[in-house]
Parts: sequence; C-alpha cells; structure tokens
Amino acid sequence: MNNLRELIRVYFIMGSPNCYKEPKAVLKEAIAGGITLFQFREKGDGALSGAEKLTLAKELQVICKENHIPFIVNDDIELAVAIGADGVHIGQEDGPVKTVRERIGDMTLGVSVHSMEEAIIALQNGADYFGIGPIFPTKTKEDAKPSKGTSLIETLRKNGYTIPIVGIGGITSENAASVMEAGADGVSVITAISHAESPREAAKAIRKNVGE
Ligand SMILES: Cc1ncsc1CCOP(=O)(O)O
Ligand SMILES: C=C1C=NC(C)=NC1=N
Ligand SMILES: [Mg+2]
Repeated sequence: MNNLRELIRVYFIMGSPNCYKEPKAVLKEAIAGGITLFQFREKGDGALSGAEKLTLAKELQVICKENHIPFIVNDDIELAVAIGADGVHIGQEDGPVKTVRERIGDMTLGVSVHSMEEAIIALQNGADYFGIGPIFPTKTKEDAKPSKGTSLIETLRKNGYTIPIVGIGGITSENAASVMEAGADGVSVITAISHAESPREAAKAIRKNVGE
C-alpha cells in the first residue's frame, strides 16, 4: 500500500462482536463518514470462526474494495493470504515478525508494540507501521495492557523514529487530536465508531479532529 502514513489517519477496526447492527451496515456508514483504512478483527466473545468468519471477511472486503479502502486482517495470516488482503496486523503473541514477513511477502505489516525494545525488533524485522496502545482505558480488548497515554509515541519520535504510528485504545473524537499532537500519524478506533448511534457521524467527527 502506498502512502501508508496518510492511510492510517482514521483506521477503523471491527469484527461482529463489536457491532450492535449488521457489520456490513456499520462498515458502510463508517466509510461514508470518512475512515481511511479498515481492519477486520474477528475476536472476543461471540467471534465467528471457520466458514462464517471467511464469509464475513469476504463480504467486508468487497465493501472496502468498492470504496477504495484498503482491507487489513488482524492476527489471521492464513485468512489474509487466502483472500488477498492488503495487509495484516499482528501482536507480540502472534509469532516472530520475521516469520510473518516471509509468509506475506510485501503485503502491509502492522505490529503492536508496547516498548522501545519491541519497537526496535519489529522495525528490524520488517514492520511497516506500529500500533501503540492502549493510549486511554478501553474495555474492548479484555487482555489489554494498562493504558499508558502517548509516552511511547513521544519517546519514539524524540529518538528519531519516523515509521508510521497509529495510536489505539479508548480513542474518541474528543481525545483523538491529543494522539496526533503526540506524534502519531493516525488513530485506530473500534467502539467509538462501531457502538455509535450513527457510525457515519462518529467517523466524521474523528476525521475532523485529526486533520483532513
Ligand atoms: C485492539 C486493541 N489494542 C489495544 S486497545 C484495543 C481495543 C481498542 O478498542 P476501542 O477503540 O473500543 O477502545
Ligand atoms: C491490537 C492492535 C493495535 N493496533 C492496531 C492498528 N490494530 C490492532 N489490532
Ligand atoms: Mg494478535
């Protein structure tokens, strides 16, 4: 994916457990509201698996394709390769970055990092962007580490790391600007959009506050 730094500006992440309404409808509304990138993250209580997960992934991928929004898959490398996703996002527990990079070729590779050490190793092994968080408290990821604010983003930038960075965790239209001011290139959001009365209005409000 080219111009990844711009693409991660309003990075919506969602799976069926995060939606009150039909996931397809939520995604269409979020796209109408101005998200710039989408990640399919089918995880947590009630998450689909097997054929149902594959079907939903393909349905959401079609919606993204029709709207020229790149489609990223969380965790499930084999799914990403099988459907020709634009990229994958992995956490520290999803295996060595090097192994994943060898498996996916030049697909975009996002890595969650929680420390300078993890960031340096991920960068050396081929990460294209970092997901850093939780920035603010979140209930969405039950095994999330404690929220640590924007300190790691600021430290990376102070030390001259220019890799694209997206903040994640408890981000809303109210606090999104502070994540950008800390040096992030974008914000990743799940429930502020997926639980909104109007996902379109929620995405629009976030987009407005992170700059066009
Ligand atoms: C996947 C993930 N990683 C760190 S926090 C988080 C959940 C973010 O969800 P929300 O935007 O609803 O706080
Ligand atoms: C845990 C995560 C952190 N960051 C991003 C962008 N996606 C994730 N799934
Ligand atoms: Mg993971």
